[in-house]
Amino acid sequence: MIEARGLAKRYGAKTAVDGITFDVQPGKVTGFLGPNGAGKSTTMRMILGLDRPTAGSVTVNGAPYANHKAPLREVGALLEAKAFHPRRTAYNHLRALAATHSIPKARINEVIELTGLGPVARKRVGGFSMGMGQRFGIAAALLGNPQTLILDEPVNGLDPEGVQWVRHLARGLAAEGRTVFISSHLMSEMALTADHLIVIGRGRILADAPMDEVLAGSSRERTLVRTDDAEALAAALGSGSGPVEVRRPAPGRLEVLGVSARGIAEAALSRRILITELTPQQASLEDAYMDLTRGEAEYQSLTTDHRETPGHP
Ligand SMILES: Nc1ncnc2c1ncn2[C@@H]1O[C@H](COP(=O)(O)OP(=O)(O)OP(=O)(O)O)[C@@H](O)[C@H]1O
Repeated sequence: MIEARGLAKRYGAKTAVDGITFDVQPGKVTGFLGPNGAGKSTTMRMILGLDRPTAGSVTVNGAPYANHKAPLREVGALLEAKAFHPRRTAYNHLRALAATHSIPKARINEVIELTGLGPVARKRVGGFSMGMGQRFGIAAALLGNPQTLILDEPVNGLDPEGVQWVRHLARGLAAEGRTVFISSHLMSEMALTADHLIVIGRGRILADAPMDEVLAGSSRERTLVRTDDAEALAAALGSGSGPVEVRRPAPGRLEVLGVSARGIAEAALSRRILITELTPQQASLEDAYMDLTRGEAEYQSLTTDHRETPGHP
């Protein structure tokens, strides 16, 4: 269990984390999402005692990280910035880590087996591919058989088999009653892995809810429309009441949010506008995330409303 209360971090004039309060519950995979620069890594670093909060507090399994006598047995972490000696072998690294916590040698072999590192365990980590490096980082995180796992972008650089492996691993650890806290930018993967989501933007919490609720929150229906008169249809829909949004991904095409397909057809019929395609879209985590974080990104591209639509060249 991770408990953050009014947790804040400022770097000079920059507020990276702005007084956030949340719990990460055991027995679940909790996804930690947010645009670049939202404060995810800073939050994870504070949980692990690597950054000192400017205000507030955070505990893991009931105590601040630094107060745990054997922290590797409490919390296992994979962080983006790794500090491994490149000339040491994976096995020797794990052995050195294990020695600091009186972890038996048998456990080293267990985590090597579990993470599929067997063939490279005696090789220097400096020569590892990105995927092997991730597997090695996860092996180190699991070494102390900790109750809580914190994984910052664990699927970064992994091939599809590796991505699936991390998903099964995370779900298996949660099923054993452990606390699993994972950050990722891969929405489709997060949708399959997490039970609960915490979404932050500019250092503040935008959502803290079960996956189902976050998906339901994006219940604004989304429909792709092709028409000979996009201009007129957009104007007709825009004049309706409610949270309607009409995007213009390409000439002759509209992406309509907040109106049913029938509502769009009726609006078109009443104005004698020809529709050549009307395709309702399934709510995805990516849609829900985009809705939640719109305007929250620190670095925004100018083309966010021009997303490619599969099957529509
Ligand atoms: N050591 C530092 N000194 C100054 N500013 C920092 C420092 N570390 C982070 N920041 C700033 O704090 C903000 C939050 O950064 P953080 O790395 O926590 O975001 P993030 O959500 O992990 O982003 P990403 O998805 O890009 O990894 C950013 O604006 C970043 O530039």
